[in-house]
Order: sequence, then structure tokens, then C-alpha cells
Amino acid sequence: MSKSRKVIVSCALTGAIHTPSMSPYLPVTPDEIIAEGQRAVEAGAAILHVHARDPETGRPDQSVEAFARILPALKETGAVINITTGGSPFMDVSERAAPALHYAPELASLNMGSMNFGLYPMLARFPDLEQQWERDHLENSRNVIFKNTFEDIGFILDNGGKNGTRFEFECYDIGHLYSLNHMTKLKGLTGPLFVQSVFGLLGGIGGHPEDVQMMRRTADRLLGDRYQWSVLGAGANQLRIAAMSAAMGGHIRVGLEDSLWAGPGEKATSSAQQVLKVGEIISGLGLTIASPDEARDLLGLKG
Ligand SMILES: C[C@H](N)CC(=O)CC(=O)O
Ligand SMILES: [Zn+2]
Repeated sequence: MSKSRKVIVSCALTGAIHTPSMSPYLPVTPDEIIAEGQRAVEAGAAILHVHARDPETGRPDQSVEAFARILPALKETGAVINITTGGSPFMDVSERAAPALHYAPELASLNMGSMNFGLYPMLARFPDLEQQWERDHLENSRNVIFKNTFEDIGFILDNGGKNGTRFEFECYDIGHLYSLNHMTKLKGLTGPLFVQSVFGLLGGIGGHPEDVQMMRRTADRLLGDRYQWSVLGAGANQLRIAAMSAAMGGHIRVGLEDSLWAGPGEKATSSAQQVLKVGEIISGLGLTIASPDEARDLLGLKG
């Protein structure tokens, strides 16, 4: 058994930010999302971060029924299933939390603060969006607040925690790490805390190396050895941020939810392509990609 450090690769398959006519490779239907999940796990992903969509329009769909069409097959892959509670920033918290509270997964995402969620700059990047709702989705982000109050966070922690679900704590800024530290104390949460630092989403922290170092240093100071650190870089930041994390003792999240790209101007043909690229970075640094069970051990998941 290799003694080199294990790096957990999470893969976010489709999300609720990107829309169908931005990329022909964005999975929309249940079959497409399932096939993408299977490919991502074959490529080395240990955790699948799952959103659902309406198969006709591609609109984000946070209903329990929509998840029923994808979860069983994704579970068959053996990967850790991480159900979103972020849904889309245009949804309210009870709608967003419903699937994770219903299916009691090993892992669910939990967003650690309210914030602006600027998607509208993508209007310039994608001038030929086919459906009106796609244009509205970006345009309306000028005035949306991704609401995650301490009460909302407490609601998801309490009700999800009852099911033995643990959390992917999405921290989009330094303040979110302080909120996480506060909530862990308030709720008596024990480690390992799975911290997912989000870089480069407009409204949160940028993707500069100093931002990455600042997040890491602050997490070390506040959370000490109670956490496992992972990163995701939005859009063109993805692979660069991933490489920094691997070199800084962290884990990595990729997938078409977070970035449609495989390189400058090159659309990724699947999330698996991004998983393979970070796999090369990981082995290039003499590290080893973690299996789903190794990820469960590292994160103290219920299995
Ligand atoms: C930047 C990512 N889309 C954040 C995310 O994945 C939120 C969630 O699903 O809870
Ligand atoms: Zn998500």
C-alpha cells in the first residue's frame, strides 16, 4: 500500500450554474448525469457531488423525484454520494434542502454564508443562449442573494445531522471559515470537517495564489487538525487552483458544475476529462488518488 499522501477527488457533475446551451457536454437528462458519474468514478473520482435537472429544459430541479431518477445508479458506482443543499441561488432553503434530508446521504453540501452570486458576466461569454430562462438565469443574478443565514445553516446541520449525514462545508470567503468555526462549536460538531474552499465565484474570494494561501492559513489557525481541506476553482481557475491544493496538502473538486473547460478556450468533453487531468497532477507530485473507501476513512463517513 503506497505511503504517499491520499488526495480525494470530488466530481461535481452538472450543478445549477451552467445552462445547456453553454456546452453540448453538460449532462442534463438522468441518463446523461448517470453516465457522467460512471465515467468520473472510472477516472478516479471518490465523491460525486449531485444536482438534478429537468430533462426537457435543463432547468435545475431540486425535487425528491428528480433525484430518485439518478441516485440509485450513481450509488452503484461505489462512490460517496454528496447531495447538494445549495440547489440554485434562486430557490429557498427548504426546497434546496429537501433531497438531502429525504435521502440521508453520507455527505451533503452546506454553504457557509449569504452572498452575492454573480453569474451575469457569462452573458458576454455565451451570447447565443437558446432558451429565455438561460438568459434570465444569468441576468437575474445581478440582484440575487444566495441566502444562507445562521438559522438556515443550523436547520440543515440539525436535520441532516440526525440522519448521520456529514457535510461538505462550502466556504466562498474568509468570513465563512469563521462562521464554520462558530457553528461547529455551537452545534458541538466533531472533526474531520470537510472544508470545500470555493475560489473565483463573483461575490466570493478571487482565485489568486494569495487568496488560496489566506484560506489555507486561516483554516489552519481556526480549525487546526479538525479538518480536511479541499478546493474548487470556478471556470478557468479550476486546474491551477487544483494544482496549488495538491502541493499544499489539500484535496480537489472538479467537474462541469464548476468549470466547462479542459484548457484555455477548450471545452471539456466530460467531467472525467477534468478528473484525469488532476489525476496527472496528483501522480506527478508523487501523491496517490484516494479510493471511495479511503475517502470515507479520511472524512469519517458512515459508509
Ligand atoms: C460553486 C459551486 N457551485 C458551489 C456548490 O456546489 C453549492 C452547492 O451545491 O451547495
Ligand atoms: Zn453544487
